[in-house]
Amino acid sequence: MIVIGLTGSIGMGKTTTASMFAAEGIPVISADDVVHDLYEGEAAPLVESAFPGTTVNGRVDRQMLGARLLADPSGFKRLEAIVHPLVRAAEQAFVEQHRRAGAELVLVDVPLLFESGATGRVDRVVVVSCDPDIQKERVLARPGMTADKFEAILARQLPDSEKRARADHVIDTGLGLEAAQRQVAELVARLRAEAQGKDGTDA
Ligand SMILES: CC(C)(COP(=O)(O)OP(=O)(O)OC[C@H]1O[C@@H](n2cnc3c(N)ncnc32)[C@H](O)[C@@H]1O)[C@@H](O)C(=O)NCCC(=O)NCCS
Ligand SMILES: Nc1ncnc2c1ncn2[C@@H]1O[C@H](COP(=O)(O)OP(=O)(O)OP(=O)(O)O)[C@@H](O)[C@H]1O
Repeated sequence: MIVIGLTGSIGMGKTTTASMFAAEGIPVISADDVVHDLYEGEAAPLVESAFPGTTVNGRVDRQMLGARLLADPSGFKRLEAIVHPLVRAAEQAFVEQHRRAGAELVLVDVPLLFESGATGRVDRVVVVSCDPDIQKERVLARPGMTADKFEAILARQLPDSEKRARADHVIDTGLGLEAAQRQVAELVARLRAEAQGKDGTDA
């Protein structure tokens, strides 16, 4: 089985591209979704004790937590120390479940794949990328997003140029949905063939 790690800076198109892999029949797990689920339960008491007042009825209020981090970005480190081990455990369980089920390919969508040292847990790194002006336009179009927030998040991420340089494959999301879909389909076909060869050799 080949474990694909999908990453890219904010607004580059991870979620959209991950769903294209899912549409090709590949099991997909998203670290952002795992975080959001954890905030609905398991992680809420831990976040409340580290960032008092950021949970409501036992759930993390992401807007409040985001505002707290914008005011004091040093908090990211503490938050990541709480969240990342839980995300890693969920991701590993997902990968093992599909390995046992005989999947050829699985995809983990991790925004901080490089930054959190997660590249060692995947076999291939796929980076989504586009022109920075398109990225900025996409992100600023989101409700509640400001230029300050965007800059604060970007500052915590490895620059796009470095991500591209370290990628095994780059998907250009600046050419429209159909073009991205074609790139995904081609890559999936190649990796499937490789996974079949690899499993054959392993057996
Ligand atoms: C700051 C929070 C509360 C904002 O929540 P919100 O719903 O507004 O954003 P969401 O979670 O959907 O993230 C949107 C994007 O922001 C970027 N981002 C999120 N967390 C981080 C981080 N710690 N460092 C850098 N970029 C980040 C990613 O590109 C992500 O895709 C939330 O992102 C969070 O709790 N982050 C810490 C956990 C984390 O590191 N998540 C990344 C995946 S493991
Ligand atoms: N190939 C594409 N062609 C056109 N638009 C795209 C493409 N990929 C993504 N987009 C658009 O870009 C925006 C951001 O995409 P998406 O939410 O997938 O990014 P993301 O990397 O997951 O963002 P974040 O880091 O905030 O989680 C969305 O409005 C989406 O529709």
